Parts: sequence; structure tokens; C-alpha cells
Amino acid sequence: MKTFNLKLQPRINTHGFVPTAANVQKMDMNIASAANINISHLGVQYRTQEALRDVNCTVRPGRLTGVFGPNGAGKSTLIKAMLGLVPLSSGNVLYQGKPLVQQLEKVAYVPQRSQIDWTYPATVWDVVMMGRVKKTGLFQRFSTVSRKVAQSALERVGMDAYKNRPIGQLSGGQQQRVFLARALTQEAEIFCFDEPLVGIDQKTQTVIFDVFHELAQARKIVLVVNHDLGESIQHFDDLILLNREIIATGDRVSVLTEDNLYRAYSGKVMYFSGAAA
Ligand SMILES: Nc1ncnc2c1ncn2[C@@H]1O[C@H](COP(=O)(O)OP(=O)(O)OP(=O)(O)O)[C@@H](O)[C@H]1O
Repeated sequence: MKTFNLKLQPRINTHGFVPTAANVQKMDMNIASAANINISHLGVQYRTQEALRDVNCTVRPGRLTGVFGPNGAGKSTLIKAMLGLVPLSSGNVLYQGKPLVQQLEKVAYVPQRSQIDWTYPATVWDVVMMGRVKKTGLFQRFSTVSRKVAQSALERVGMDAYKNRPIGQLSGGQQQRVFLARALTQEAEIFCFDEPLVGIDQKTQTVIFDVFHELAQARKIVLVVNHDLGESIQHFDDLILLNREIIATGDRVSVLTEDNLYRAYSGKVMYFSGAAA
């Protein structure tokens, strides 16, 4: 049985936002009027297996949202279904009132490491510039603006010095930072990351969460699949707790209850209620 020490502290904040009750209320009012992703009655069936059943939830801009749940809970499937990468057996996903799949130019998606071909002969710069292809058009020359955006994204994630390296020669953390830079160059409204924290070093984790918080503060939608119930969970504002169906969804503190965790992980997680204070 795994044990996790889940101290429900205020979200770690490195950008000067003081989470007083008044500030949070102001933020919540803004959020209520902003554009959400609304997922309604979403189901996914893989041949004989029902991966997701009747998923209903909202993903809000301005909030760092984590998708949590045990192995095989359907976390990756949820993101793929939202982006039209696997077919829905029921339901819909709307953004600003319209199907999200009709607005994929607004989305930056970084899949799981295992789904990326790291032997592909591309340099760090090539990979980051790929983030500009949708804006520039295939086979068109990249503009000066595009190059500046890519350069600034590389610098933001601390990978500027590796620009000419083949992507396959980098460490796991460096590769993840390059893919984060590529997502940034897309200048998207919606950012989806599937397990970006797997196999990375502490420095990369810090950079990644700093960038996530910056995106959220810029009122982007930031959705992150994660399975680690350790300390890093405190970075998230909202959680979607899944196990083939929604167990709980909403702000982090309301989702992280003993009962919800027990139901999601079938009793395989011991929750220290004393640590919630
Ligand atoms: N392409 C597929 N074809 C058939 N079954 C699949 C496919 N992709 C996923 N599954 C199954 O659907 C279920 C949900 O998978 P998914 O990868 O979405 O879970 P997850 O919560 O992301 O898991 P993990 O934390 O292990 O990555 C699993 O039982 C998985 O084996």
C-alpha cells in the first residue's frame, strides 16, 4: 500500500499573487465569466473495453488543472478524446460554445514521452520551430517574428545553449523542456500536457511549474495529466480525479478528501487526514 503525505497548503506561488480571500474571490468571479472547456457525458470505448464513462467536468482558464487517477484510469484517453485523437462513443467537448475539435489551432499538446520518436533526426531548434508550422503554413519560410518567439521560448526554459543539439542526445528533463518550448511557440489558448513530470530532474520540474503558473496567470487553459500524488500536487489549483469515470472535480482542496482518494485508488492509498490542516 502506498502512503502519501498530502498537506493541503496554499498553492505554491512564485509570481507575487497573494491568495487572500478577496483576491481569490475576485479571481473566481473573473473565471466564472471566462471561456471554459465543457466536457459533457463523454464516453470512450476501445474495442471491448470501456475506457471512460459519462465524464462531465469543466476546465477553467486561469487555473492550473491536474488530471489524476491510478494507472489505466483513462487520464491520457481523456485528453486524446478532447482533442479528437480517439473517437467518442458519447458526449461532447465544447470550448467557447463550439466543438473543441473544430478549433485545434488554439491547442498546444505535448504527448507522453513514450509516444515521441526520440531517434527522429531533428535538432532542438527544429523541434521548437515545429510549433510555428500551423501559424506559418507548411513549406513556408518562418518569419522573423516566429524566430523571435521560438528563441524566447527556448531561453524561457533554459535550453538556448542546446539549440543545435540533436533532440535524441538530450536527457529526459532537457527533452521535456524543449517540448515545453515548442508548446510555448504555438502561442495557444489551451495547453495540454500528458505526464510531463515523468523522469525529470528537479531543475526541470521547477521550470515546468513556473511556466505552467505563468500560463495560468495569462488566463490560458492549462491541463496536465499527472499520476504523482506527492508534494507536486500542491501546485495545482483544480483537479479532475478519474477512475474510468469522474470521482471528483473542482478546486484542489475540495477534491483531495480521504473518501475521494479511497474511491479513486480502490483503497490503495492511505491518506493522512491529520496532514490536511
Ligand atoms: N489504443 C488503445 N486500445 C485499446 N485499449 C487502450 C488503448 N489506449 C488505452 N487503452 C486502455 O484504456 C485504459 C485507459 O488507458 P489510459 O492510457 O487512458 O490510462 P491512464 O490513466 O493514462 O494510464 P497510465 O497512468 O498508466 O498512463 C487502459 O486500460 C488501457 O490499457
